[in-house]
Amino acid sequence: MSARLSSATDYAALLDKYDTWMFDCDGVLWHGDRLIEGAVDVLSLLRRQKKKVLFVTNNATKSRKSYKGKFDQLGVEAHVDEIYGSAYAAAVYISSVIKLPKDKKVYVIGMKGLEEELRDEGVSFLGGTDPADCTVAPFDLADFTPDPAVAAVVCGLDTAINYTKLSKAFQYLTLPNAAGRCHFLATNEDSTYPAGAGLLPGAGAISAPLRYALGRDPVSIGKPARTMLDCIKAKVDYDPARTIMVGDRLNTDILFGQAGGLATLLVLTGITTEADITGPNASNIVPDFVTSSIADLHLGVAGK
Ligand SMILES: O=C(O)[C@H](O)[C@H](O)COP(=O)(O)O
Ligand SMILES: [Mg+2]
Repeated sequence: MSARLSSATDYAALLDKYDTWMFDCDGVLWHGDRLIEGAVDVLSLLRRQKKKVLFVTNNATKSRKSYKGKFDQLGVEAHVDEIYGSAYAAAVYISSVIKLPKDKKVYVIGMKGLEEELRDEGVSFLGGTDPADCTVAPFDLADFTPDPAVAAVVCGLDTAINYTKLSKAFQYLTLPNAAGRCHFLATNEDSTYPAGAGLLPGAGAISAPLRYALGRDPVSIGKPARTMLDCIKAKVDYDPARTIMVGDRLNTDILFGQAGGLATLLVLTGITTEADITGPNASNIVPDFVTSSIADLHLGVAGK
């Protein structure tokens, strides 16, 4: 049963109990480029209280560096080593977990941020934002010459998705491949994306056509998978017993926190609604704490 936070004492106790605060981004800090009211004040409060603040997002459209640019533009203090995105986790997974040989390449369905992280990790890739792939022209298989070096396909949120990208990825994932089957990777599988003015199809909806056509699931790297936490552990010392994951989506953020042995705080400013956690159709994923918005944490100062 979740503890529904309400009093200043509740929030003060949370502020006292946890030293490291991991924040999901979309639906917790902002919707698109619109900050959630009170979010900045709470982040400043946590920093004044010498808390460790980390940002852990499944949004693979931006690299850690370009997220730093977004934080700066929004006037939110953040440092690159505090930012962990699924594009970064995917690049680390390809370079350090599957150890893709340097002479091999990745076919990318995704955007600039994913390409930047792959480049920073020394992973060769094609596709992505290449104008030749960003086309609505019909795809002619007879004209397609697959690059024999491709040994993995990675699929992230791609707002310029099209039939050419899906067809090339499908070809790479079904061609006989000298090094065994081509890896099928997803940066994350969120079904929807909480954009500024409402919901849009998420990264999971971008890889879904391939899953259906192939009858094969990708290895998903973002939350709730451990890979993201392993990337954080490699860079940040934190005590799981005194760490809390704050998120808006039960099957990514809350599961991620639970898998990592962290406390979990669900906020209702993003994907999850009251009906998802109470009543007859409530989810079986139960966060430790629930509150309306991270802005509520400010009440904790009064409660001290
Ligand atoms: O579709 C997606 O990729 C996700 O919905 C989105 O980017 C989630 O980002 P997060 O809530 O993990 O910051
Ligand atoms: Mg979110």
